[in-house]
Parts: sequence; structure tokens; C-alpha cells
Amino acid sequence: MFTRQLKKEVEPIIESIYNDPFIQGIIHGDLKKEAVKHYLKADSLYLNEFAKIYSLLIPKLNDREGIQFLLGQIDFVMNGEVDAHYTLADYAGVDYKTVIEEGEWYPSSDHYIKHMYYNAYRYSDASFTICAMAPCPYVYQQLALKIAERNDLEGNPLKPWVDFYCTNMDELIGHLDRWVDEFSETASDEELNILRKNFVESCIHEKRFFNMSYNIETWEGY
Ligand SMILES: Cc1ncc(CN)c(N)n1
Repeated sequence: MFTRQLKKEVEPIIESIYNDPFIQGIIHGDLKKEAVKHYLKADSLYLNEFAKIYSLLIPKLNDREGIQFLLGQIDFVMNGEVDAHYTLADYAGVDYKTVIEEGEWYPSSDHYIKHMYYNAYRYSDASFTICAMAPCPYVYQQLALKIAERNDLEGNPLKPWVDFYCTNMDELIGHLDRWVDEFSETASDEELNILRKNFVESCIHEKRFFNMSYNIETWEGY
């Protein structure tokens, strides 16, 4: 399976994100609150765009079931994933709605968002965009499962964040994989390479997004 190969290839990237200070802060329950606030400001906007990019995929699909699925995912991104954000806002001791008002597309999130949009407008087949989007649920699920394996989260205020991404991603990832694997069966080598590059690059964007949050990256801080 093509997506299985992709996932194998990005294992070292996920391992390195796991060792970065943002995820280590989650594991130890001592992530600095400024980093959490910066993450929330960036991520609330990232998720809005993610939902809009799903909507760009709808005209690329022909099956009713796929369209229904995307509509459900738009709802999940807009109304479900916010639970994970509330966990972080509570931890940081801030009011979620107030903190996100100051959000911006900081340099690393800006780059990531535009990577997804580029693929949505450049290619008619949804698989190219899906490969750029799939690391969003996949990387978080893998990180959360790896954190949960440690079995040392009792009493950690960020445990609900980890639980959220352990449990809510399977169906989505299965759907995205099926679309890409089906397309990959008839794709040219050149197309396969673009799919692969999109997936790998988005995993790197995930790493940069966490580091952007941890380092409070802004456009002023060039
Ligand atoms: C940047 C980013 N990547 C992934 C996720 C998890 N859906 C997220 N909330 N934000």
C-alpha cells in the first residue's frame, strides 16, 4: 500500500517531533503557557483554513458517501476539535475566545496553510491535497499514541489533549488513506513523487508548527 510506505518514511520526523520541547512539555505537564497561547492563536486559524480546504475538495469528488464524509469532517474541525483547544486554554489559564482573537498566520503556519491551498488549486485530483492534509490527523494521532504508551500521564492537566488525539482520528485517517491508495494504483511515477513529497513536507510543517509555537515565532521576529 502506498500510504503504508509514506508512513514508514516519516517515522523519523515523528520521532523528532516527539523529542521537541513542545511535546516534551505536554508529556511532563510543564509546557510553558506562552507557547500554549501562541499555539492556540495559530491553530484556531489553521483549523478554519483546514475546513475551507476540505470544502475545495468537494467538487473534486463524485461519490455521495465521500461528499458526506467531508461535510462531517468540516463540522468536526469547526466544532469538535475545539475540545482539544479548551483543554489547552484551561491549562494556560486563559479564556479561549479572547486569546484567539489575536491570532495570525505566523510564518511557519502561513507556509503550511499555503502548501495545502496550492495543491487544492493546482491539481484536479483530490489526492494531491489529501496528501498535504493527511499529516494533520496522522502526526497528532501518532504522537498521542506514543505519549499514551508511557502510561505516566495520571494527574497531568494535558492528559485530555492526548486522549482526544488517541481516540478521534482513526476513521478519518482510514478514509484519507483509501482515497490516496486508490489513486496511487493508476498514478504515474511523477504523480506518486508529488504525493510523497506533499506528505513528507506536511509532516515537516507539523514539526515547524510546534516549534513556531514554542519559540513564539512572529513576523516581527525575523
Ligand atoms: C497544525 C495542526 N496540525 C494538526 C492538528 C490536528 N488536527 C492541528 N490541530 N493543528
